[in-house]
Amino acid sequence: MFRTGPVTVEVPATSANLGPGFDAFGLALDLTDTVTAELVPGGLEIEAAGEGADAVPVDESHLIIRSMRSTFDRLGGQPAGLRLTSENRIPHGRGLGSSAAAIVAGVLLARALVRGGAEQFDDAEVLALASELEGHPDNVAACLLGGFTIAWTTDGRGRAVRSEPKGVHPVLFIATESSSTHTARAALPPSVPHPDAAFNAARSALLALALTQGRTELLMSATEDRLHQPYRAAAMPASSALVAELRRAGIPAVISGAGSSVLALVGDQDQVTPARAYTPQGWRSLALAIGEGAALTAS
Ligand SMILES: Nc1ncnc2c1ncn2[C@@H]1O[C@H](COP(=O)(O)OP(=O)(O)O)[C@@H](O)[C@H]1O
Ligand SMILES: N[C@@H](CCOP(=O)(O)O)C(=O)O
Repeated sequence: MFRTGPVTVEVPATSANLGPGFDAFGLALDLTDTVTAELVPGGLEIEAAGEGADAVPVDESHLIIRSMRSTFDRLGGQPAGLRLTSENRIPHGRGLGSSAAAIVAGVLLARALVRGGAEQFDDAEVLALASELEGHPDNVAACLLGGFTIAWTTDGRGRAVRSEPKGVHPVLFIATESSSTHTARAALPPSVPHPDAAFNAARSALLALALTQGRTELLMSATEDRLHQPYRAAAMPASSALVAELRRAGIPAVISGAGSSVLALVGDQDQVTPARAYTPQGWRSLALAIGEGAALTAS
């Protein structure tokens, strides 16, 4: 049933929400983790290097391993032994989709280690399982498909479409303090006022149009949000202050994912360097290209 491997996958960082598109919008970024898995006669070996390597567990609770286990279960059984190596470049707990990248890596690697895995478990199944493991589909959609994605859930299954953003140059401001997505989700109220829902419905539709048609002059209005950022602001004051400062300067900026990093969608390449001048002390900024979706690079 199994292939020994090794198999390797590149999985991109993602920025979710993009302001108004809470749990729906995602943007893949050209910053990737590289993860390799192979079957061994017995046991579990994990070797991690780079971002978060000292903090991740090296047992069955490791997120990539948990995602591989879930996938093997769907495909008919567990292998005798596993060896995993990862080169992590995506910072953890910074709103850059590191957990989504880990989950997508695990699902794709496990599928590739099963003979006929891709026939039994197609890409729609990968997205549905990865969304279930992550708890929301936006990051995993962008991680799998690349580009700008709109994700939704039907009958409990995550689904998504990809489109090509035009004329935007993402600049990431990576916070020094981490923020757990789980905690940031707990800060959200169970219901929101109807006018706020209407406010976001208009902005999210506008943002999809602005990104796909290259209407960068709409980005300031299109990135406004009342559904998640206001409720999370108190827990990440430095990030909220940076968003406000960038927006005062006319740069469309939002909290990346559940924070704590900030994403600016710069509409003019010449404005990338001036935007990076706003990087707070101790933070770092990266000007990144739009990313491609997860790809098996060796098998
Ligand atoms: N490459 C990885 N290997 C193992 N675990 C990972 C990896 N990337 C992320 N994780 C797990 O996901 C957690 C971060 O998830 P989360 O709080 O959702 O933040 P993020 O915004 O980075 O996705 C890390 O603390 C770690 O437990
Ligand atoms: N829609 C989610 C996105 C979380 O992204 P992450 O990169 O912080 O994991 C949310 O806002 O909770």
